[in-house]
Amino acid sequence: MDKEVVDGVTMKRALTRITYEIIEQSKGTEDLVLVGIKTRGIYLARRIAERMKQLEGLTVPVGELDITLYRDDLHEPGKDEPTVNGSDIPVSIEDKHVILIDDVLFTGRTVRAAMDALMSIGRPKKISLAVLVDRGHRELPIRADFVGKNIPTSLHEQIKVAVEELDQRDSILIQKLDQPKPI
Ligand SMILES: O=P(O)(O)OC[C@H]1O[C@H](OP(=O)(O)OP(=O)(O)O)[C@H](O)[C@@H]1O
Ligand SMILES: O=c1cc[nH]c(=O)[nH]1
Repeated sequence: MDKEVVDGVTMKRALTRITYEIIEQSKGTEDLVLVGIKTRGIYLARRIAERMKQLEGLTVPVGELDITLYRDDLHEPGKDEPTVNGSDIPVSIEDKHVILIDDVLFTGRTVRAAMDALMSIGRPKKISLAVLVDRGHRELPIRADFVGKNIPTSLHEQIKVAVEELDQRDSILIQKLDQPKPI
């Protein structure tokens, strides 16, 4: 049974706040490139870009990274590592300020894979991270620069972000797991 912890209005407000924070903290936005991480990070990145346009008339390019969990049988069973399947970034990221955008930050392994992928494409002058939810339990020294909601969780829980584009509504839910999520 999923329990809603953040409703659609509050989620939209959090995205608007992140957008303002990005505008305020990015001295000059002409170098910005937003890169959403599949799946829902892509929709969040597009929304932040749209808000930038509405609020400040800014046009910021948006790219996508496709990262999925890959089970490497050489590793312990149940231990999945994120791997990059592809990217679609419509501009050069050389010397740009790239803001990675994802829905949930958990262990940090997805973000590490995303940073590796960006570095293999070019050399941004800076990489920042924006997430809608930071649920804790980091396994790597990674933190977000822009956070919509900090939601403390146990390993027996899963955060689910619903977005209108895919899920017909905006919402942040917590699902109880029978077993802690293998990470
Ligand atoms: O910090 P981490 O431990 O790497 O976890 C966070 C990642 O997990 C989720 O992706 P998921 O693999 O569930 O794919 P999805 O976004 O396509 O649902 C979420 O969207 C983040 O990308
Ligand atoms: O709780 C979690 C953990 C990883 N990814 C999610 O989307 N939710």
